[in-house]
Amino acid sequence: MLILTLDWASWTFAVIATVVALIGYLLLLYLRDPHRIRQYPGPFLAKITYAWLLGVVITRRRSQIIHEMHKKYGPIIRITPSEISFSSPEAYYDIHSASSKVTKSAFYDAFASIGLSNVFTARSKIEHGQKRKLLHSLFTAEVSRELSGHTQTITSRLLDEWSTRYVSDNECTWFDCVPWISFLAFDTISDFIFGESFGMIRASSDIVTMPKDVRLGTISAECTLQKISLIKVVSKREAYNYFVGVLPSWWKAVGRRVLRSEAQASKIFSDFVAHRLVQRLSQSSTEAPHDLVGRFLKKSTTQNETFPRDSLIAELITILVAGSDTTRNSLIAAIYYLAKSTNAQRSLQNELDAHMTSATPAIGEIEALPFLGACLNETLRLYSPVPIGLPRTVPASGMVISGDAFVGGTTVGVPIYTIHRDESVWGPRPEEFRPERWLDDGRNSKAHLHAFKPFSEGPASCIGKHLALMQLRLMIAAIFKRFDVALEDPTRPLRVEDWFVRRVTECRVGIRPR
Ligand code: HEM
Repeated sequence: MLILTLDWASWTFAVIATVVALIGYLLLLYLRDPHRIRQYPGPFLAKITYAWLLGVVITRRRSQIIHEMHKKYGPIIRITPSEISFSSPEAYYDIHSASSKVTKSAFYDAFASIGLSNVFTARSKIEHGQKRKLLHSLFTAEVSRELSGHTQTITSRLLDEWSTRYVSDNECTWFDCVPWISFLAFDTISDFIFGESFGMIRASSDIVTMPKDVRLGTISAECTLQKISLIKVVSKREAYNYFVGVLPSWWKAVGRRVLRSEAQASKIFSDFVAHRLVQRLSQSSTEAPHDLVGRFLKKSTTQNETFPRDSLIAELITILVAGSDTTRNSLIAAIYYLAKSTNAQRSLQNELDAHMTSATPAIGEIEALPFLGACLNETLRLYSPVPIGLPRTVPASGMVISGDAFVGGTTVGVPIYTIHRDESVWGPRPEEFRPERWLDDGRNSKAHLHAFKPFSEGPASCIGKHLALMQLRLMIAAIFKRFDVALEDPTRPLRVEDWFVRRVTECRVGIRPR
């Protein structure tokens, strides 16, 4: 009632008073400096409010902007009132090495699915270690090698589809390879997890069917079905998690309310995974299972361990996203860089021709090829699929990073995008795609590896690294052995959006059989 009766002058006064009080509160926080990081430079807004980083996230250019900030302000900068960003490989080591006592920050809470933590979101070192131990044997280099035949088959299916649709005797047919590589990545991860691809390449679509009402896997035969665009759902879920993750804790509830449609996507995706797991569990086979679910159950039975189904769903949700978003964007980036650099493409093809006995690569033929390895490393360096400073919390006892002491509770991170462009390591033109930098008679290789962290490092580094490297090697070799690839417009930069995983939005190419 009072609000309705206020006149114009009173309104103006109320607004000004609120703004002044807010600024005063922010300045007070800045001066109180509970994390004792006031001396570090950075944009002024970032020192007093989380809004600066939020604004940066909204531009979808976070990696580039933070990289520019490091160039402007130096190697240690403040990006929120409680978060410090470092740009040196030494800081990366201090934060992520096995002996470091940091824990994952509250950012990761947003990624928990169905209210349960998983290996990616577990913040306590003990809980994370337990989850990691449970999954470890399912992601070894040997397992990845054993599964390489499945990646081969699914990749060949994609290339057959491309041959039928886009190879003609006349003009080059330009097409956007982003949806196709996405189908490839999702079919491959589905085969890896559930023993069967989603069938996206065959259907040339990401539309999948699932029950409308899934209560964590308890579905009835007569339930109503719905069709969803899985890739859209996953993208929305990722946007939601990332955005809510960046918000300070007292704003997360507001973020969840504002991003309702994204939150709904997150729920649909969890239901979809639960449904697929139920379908998978209903199949019995006498053969040794090749998929993650089968191998996991076999391991649990052998070791007489029980694992709640909901916890398994929580792990699968993360693995499905972590194992598809990263590889698909890395592969699209590799296609783009190699299509743009015709010399690199030619050198790669010469190497493949000399070592491959058929059009379909076998992992044993290609896994040690130096130029292929160099192209893959250079792609992971330049593209940096997971680009941000992975946020970690300094333990209560405090710690020293890059020679400076930080108090408990401070959030710290080293942007992978930035260390992958450190001129003192990579030379004067780090933005150039130059696979040769990995071959230069090992001169810089130690320094390079010190500053090369696409899969992160330490106890929470990527569990899927071997799998991803196997898949990417096979996929790149298969594509470039079979086709010459060109860009429709070589002058156009790769279109990328920054989320937790950098996302390519378009990459138009043409192919010609070799
Ligand atoms: C090019 C491909 C990939 C890249 C660049 C990549 C990168 C990363 C990075 C940087 C992290 C650390 C994230 C953090 O600390 O916040 C990570 C963690 C993780 N990745 Fe990957 N990844 C890739 C592929 C995969 C694949 C294929 C899988 C599984 C099928 C996978 C599963 C995971 C999981 C489960 C974690 C969490 C590990 C933990 O916290 O212990 N990733 N990945």
